[in-house]
Amino acid sequence: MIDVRDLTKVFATPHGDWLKAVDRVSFTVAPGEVFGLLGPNGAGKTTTLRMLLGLIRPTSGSATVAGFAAERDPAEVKRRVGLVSANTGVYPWLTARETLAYFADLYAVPPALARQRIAEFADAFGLGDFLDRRCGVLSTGQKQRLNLARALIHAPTALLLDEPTLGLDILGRRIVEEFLELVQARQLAVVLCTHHLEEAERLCHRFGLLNRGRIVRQGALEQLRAETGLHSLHAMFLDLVGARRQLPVTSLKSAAPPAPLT
Ligand SMILES: Nc1ncnc2c1ncn2[C@@H]1O[C@H](COP(=O)(O)OP(=O)(O)OP(=O)(O)O)[C@@H](O)[C@H]1O
Repeated sequence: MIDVRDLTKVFATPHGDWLKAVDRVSFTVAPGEVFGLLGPNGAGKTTTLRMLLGLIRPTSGSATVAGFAAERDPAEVKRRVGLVSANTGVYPWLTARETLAYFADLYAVPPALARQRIAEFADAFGLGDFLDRRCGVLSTGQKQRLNLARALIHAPTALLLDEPTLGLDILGRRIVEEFLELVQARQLAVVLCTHHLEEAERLCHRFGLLNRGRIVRQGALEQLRAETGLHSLHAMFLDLVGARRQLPVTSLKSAAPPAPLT
């Protein structure tokens, strides 16, 4: 169970003023539930996840995982949380198998149990073809499969997914979808941050729509549809940020045409 209450983070800016990156955000995620934390760039999604993991301290409010507060018991929280992010790196000189064994060891998983889980994940995530190849030579999709398996190596009860499908082709995205089915069957509480809104509609049970650090709408898709009168998350999003042009038309029109090639 994930429980976030009035979570707030204020950063000092280089100009000497303050930025409220996360502003009294509250939500809960039950075991087996996928909660979509969605918002435009800079809305505060990653900052929320970092506070949930105990990587940065909240200015106020609380975030707990399985009853452990991220601020007070960060080690207990990390033991119970798996993280997959778009920019999770790999150690290029370790093989996929060594990577999983290394992270199992970091989480103090007994070696025999780690070997058992690696064999299980090799099967579940189709790692068999490249389990003994160095990570440096793996494709983006293969690295992501490895990172998905890595996130489960310590049998967490909660998962934080920050843009897990960024840069993946349709097959890679399908693997992430299957991964989510698997973790739901295992009753993990999942927070998913993604800019792929159609994907979010398919995969999440409930949503928090975040803008400028605040959750402006929260609920299941049907509930959000009823509240907004809009059918898709895409339309709700445009409504949320104000569907104005993002680039000034005049500057585009007045730009000089490129010089002809001679
Ligand atoms: N360490 C920091 N110091 C100062 N400002 C920060 C820091 N981390 C994040 N911010 C600011 O907080 C705001 C929220 O950032 P955050 O990364 O949480 O957004 P996001 O919703 O994850 O965006 P994106 O979708 O682009 O990844 C942004 O304005 C960002 O510049």
